[in-house]
Amino acid sequence: MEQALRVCVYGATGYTGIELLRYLSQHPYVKVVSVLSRTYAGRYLSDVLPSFFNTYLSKIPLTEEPQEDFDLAFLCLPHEISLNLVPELIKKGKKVIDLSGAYRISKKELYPEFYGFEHVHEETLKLAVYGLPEVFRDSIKNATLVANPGCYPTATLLGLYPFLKEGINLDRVIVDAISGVSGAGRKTAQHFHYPEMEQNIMAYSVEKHRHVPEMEDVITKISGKSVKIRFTPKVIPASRGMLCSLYVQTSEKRLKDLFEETYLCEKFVKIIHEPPATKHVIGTNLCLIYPYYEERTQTAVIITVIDNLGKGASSQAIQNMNIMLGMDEATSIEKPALFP
Ligand SMILES: NC(=O)C1=CN([C@@H]2O[C@H](COP(=O)(O)OP(=O)(O)OC[C@H]3O[C@@H](n4cnc5c(N)ncnc54)[C@H](OP(=O)(O)O)[C@@H]3O)[C@@H](O)[C@H]2O)C=CC1
Ligand SMILES: CC(=O)N[C@@H](CCC(=O)OP(=O)(O)O)C(=O)O
Repeated sequence: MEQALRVCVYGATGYTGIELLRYLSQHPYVKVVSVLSRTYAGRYLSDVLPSFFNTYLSKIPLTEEPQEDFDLAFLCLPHEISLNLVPELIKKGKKVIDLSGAYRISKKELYPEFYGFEHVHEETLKLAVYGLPEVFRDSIKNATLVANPGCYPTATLLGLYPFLKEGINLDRVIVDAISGVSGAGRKTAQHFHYPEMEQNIMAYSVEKHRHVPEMEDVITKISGKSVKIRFTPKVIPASRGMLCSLYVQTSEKRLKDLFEETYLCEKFVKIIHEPPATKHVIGTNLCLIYPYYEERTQTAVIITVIDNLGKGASSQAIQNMNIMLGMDEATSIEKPALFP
């Protein structure tokens, strides 16, 4: 690449923004020109986040508005803020990767129930490409707007894709999921406060979660069929990491071959032969999948692990950017985990 791609990061000091900057700071073809924050505007990045002292971004000022022109924006913002900002940026000719959920579901009528707002930008919603590279790589190449998937949907859809690709019927899937606390973002809530969260395991949003329509919508896009997802999320006292157990009633027994074949050429989705652990994916763009068929109950048990801030958010966003710009999609995100 002759000229660096100029990038602006909105919501730069939230958890996904920080993780995004960690990867971008090492990206050979990208120049981060603006990092936006209302709370820390006027300060240098490394004064707010000393973890950036040893990068070229150390003395970049945090500002409320972009300071320089840019080619592509990452939005690490609340859904309702992305909702209105995305069309403004697209009108100005920018490419956008939105990490929020504002453009992930194609049916606008689902937004009031699951997001609490009317989706008032139907034309922009039609432009959005769902940013799960292993499934939608070809559409991502030409996208102006990528709706980066949610963390639970990433871990679930990658575990179901081998069945969907082969047209194997799945009427109903049970998804039992565990997330680290950073999945809830940097803002505090009483139940995530240390004395309540430490030594605790909490189920939440058992009756309704906005990731259910996201998963069901994408499954229909892939397979043309409708599948019901029974989803139960839980949060544990770990900073990051996500483990999803998927249960599928099926007579398809050749799971290992099916999964190996589906992901043979993928750099970031790997099939493993021992039950997975989140420690092997923290700080990476990896999704590890352990497929197992239990004869006794005729159940396919698929266990997936990702870093909610990695493949579940920021490194996946960079994978999408690399694809949009025709670069090697692994550029800057091919790191091993921080282990142990
Ligand atoms: N955490 C995760 O694991 C994942 C998160 N996501 C999604 O990514 C997005 C960002 O999440 P995350 O980084 O965790 O969230 P955080 O709460 O950590 O950060 C959000 C950032 O947005 C900025 N912000 C908040 N309110 C406003 C506002 N009204 N106007 C402008 N900026 C605002 C804040 O910065 P400031 O106030 O300084 O401007 C804040 O730093 C969300 O939509 C989330 O749903 C997606 C996948 C996984
Ligand atoms: C532990 C926790 O609270 N996790 C978040 C999911 C984070 C995510 O993927 O985010 P979005 O779909 O909001 O972008 C939640 O369940 O709401």
